[in-house]
Amino acid sequence: MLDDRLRLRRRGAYTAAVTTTIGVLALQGDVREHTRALEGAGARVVPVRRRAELEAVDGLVLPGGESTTMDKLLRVFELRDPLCAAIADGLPVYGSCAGMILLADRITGGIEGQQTLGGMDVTVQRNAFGRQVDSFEADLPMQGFEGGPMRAVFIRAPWITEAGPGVEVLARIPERSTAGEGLGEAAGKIVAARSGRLLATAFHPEVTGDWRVHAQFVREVNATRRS
Ligand SMILES: NC(=O)CC[C@H](N)C(=O)O
Repeated sequence: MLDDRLRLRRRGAYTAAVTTTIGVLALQGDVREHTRALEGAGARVVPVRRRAELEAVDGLVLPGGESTTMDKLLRVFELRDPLCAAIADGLPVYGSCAGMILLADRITGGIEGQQTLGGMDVTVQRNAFGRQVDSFEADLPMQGFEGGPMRAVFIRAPWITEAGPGVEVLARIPERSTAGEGLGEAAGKIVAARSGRLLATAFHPEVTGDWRVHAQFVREVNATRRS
C-alpha cells in the first residue's frame, strides 16, 4: 500500500489527486499578485484565459484591475458564458475589487453597456469612495477571520450598497483610515461579503503579504472538492 502511494507520488499522480488547482482569470489585472498569494496559501495555481483552462480548475480568482476591460475581454475570449454557467453550477469564486464588481448581480456607476457575470445578490457602486479618498488603507476587523484586523488596501474601490438576504457581510469600512483620515460617508459601507461559494472583497489582500483571505478561499475550495 505504502509502496503504491510512493510510486504514485513519484509520478505526481498522488499529489495531483490531493492538490487543489485554483485558476486566476488572466485577461487583465493583478494576476501575478493573486498567484503569489494563492501559492503562499498552499494552492497550485494556473492562469485562465480559455474555456478548457476554466473547466480544469477547482476554484477561480477574479483579480483586481479594471472591470470594464475585463468585461470586454471576457466576451472577446468567449469566457463570459462558460464562466456564468460555472458560477451557476457552484464553482467557488473569489473576486477582489474589479473581481467583486464582476460577481455582483447589479452595478451602479458602470460605463455604458457594462455587464457583470453576477451570482452574488448585491448592488455594487463602482469607484465609490470619490476622489478625496481614492486610495487608502484601513484596518478592518473581518468576520470569521482570526488573527486581528486585516490591513486592507483600497484602490479606486467599489462598495456594496445593497445586499440580499442570502449574503453574509464580512466587513464594513471603519470610521478612519490607518493614516487617520476620516472616511465620512464611506464608514459602515460593506466591503467584504460571502454568498454560497462566492467570496468578494472591495480591497486587495493580494498586495499586503497577509494571505488569510486566500488561505480561507483555498480551504473552502478544498472542502467543496471533497464533498
Ligand atoms: N483596483 C481595482 O480593481 C479598481 C476597480 C476599478 N475601479 C473598476 O471599476 O473596475
